[in-house]
Amino acid sequence: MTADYIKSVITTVADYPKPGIQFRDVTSLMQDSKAFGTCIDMLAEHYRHHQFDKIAGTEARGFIFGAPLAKALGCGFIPIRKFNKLPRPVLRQSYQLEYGEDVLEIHKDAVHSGEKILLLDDLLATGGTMLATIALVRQLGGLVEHAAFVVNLPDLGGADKLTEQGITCHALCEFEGD
Ligand SMILES: O=P(O)(O)OC[C@H]1O[C@H](OP(=O)(O)OP(=O)(O)O)[C@H](O)[C@@H]1O
Ligand SMILES: Nc1ncnc2[nH]cnc12
Repeated sequence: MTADYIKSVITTVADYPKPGIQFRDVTSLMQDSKAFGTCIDMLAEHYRHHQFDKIAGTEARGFIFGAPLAKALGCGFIPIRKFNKLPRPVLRQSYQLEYGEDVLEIHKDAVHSGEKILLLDDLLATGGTMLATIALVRQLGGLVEHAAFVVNLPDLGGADKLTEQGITCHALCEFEGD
């Protein structure tokens, strides 16, 4: 199975959630047992020779891809959640994205100083979500050098912003200029 197949099972929804946005909906990929499993296998293969202590996945779809990848790589999993969803003491970071703004939180005891953390989300657009996630993990002393995605939207510039932060990005497919 190739990146082209993964791309072909992602549905594009025009004007969602706001006029002018081409929403790349990965739920159609998740429904395809072959494509979903292959995404996890491809990501696991890519990071096979790396050593991570934990994967940090961002709510909501970062949980769906991040948890099975953590199992495959033998790592722990950290849920980075939206505002007021975590029950114990948190760090909080607000951020902008393609169609609005939001707040992310992490449990203060989720990362121990010096731990190597792989960041994971379904999609990279402006990079706002991932930059907020990086800020949270780094404030707790986590070492962050890699971020993985199923989809990158290069026109929105997120990958460039992550590169400026010293992050190497890996995405299984891209939607460009359409
Ligand atoms: O690179 P960015 O511009 O920050 O955009 C990427 C984020 O946008 C989507 O989530 P969304 O904020 O729609 O939240 P949801 O997962 O709760 O639906 C996607 O799952 C990423 O997390
Ligand atoms: N165009 C898009 N499609 C899906 N998720 C997104 N998050 C930010 N922009 C997005």
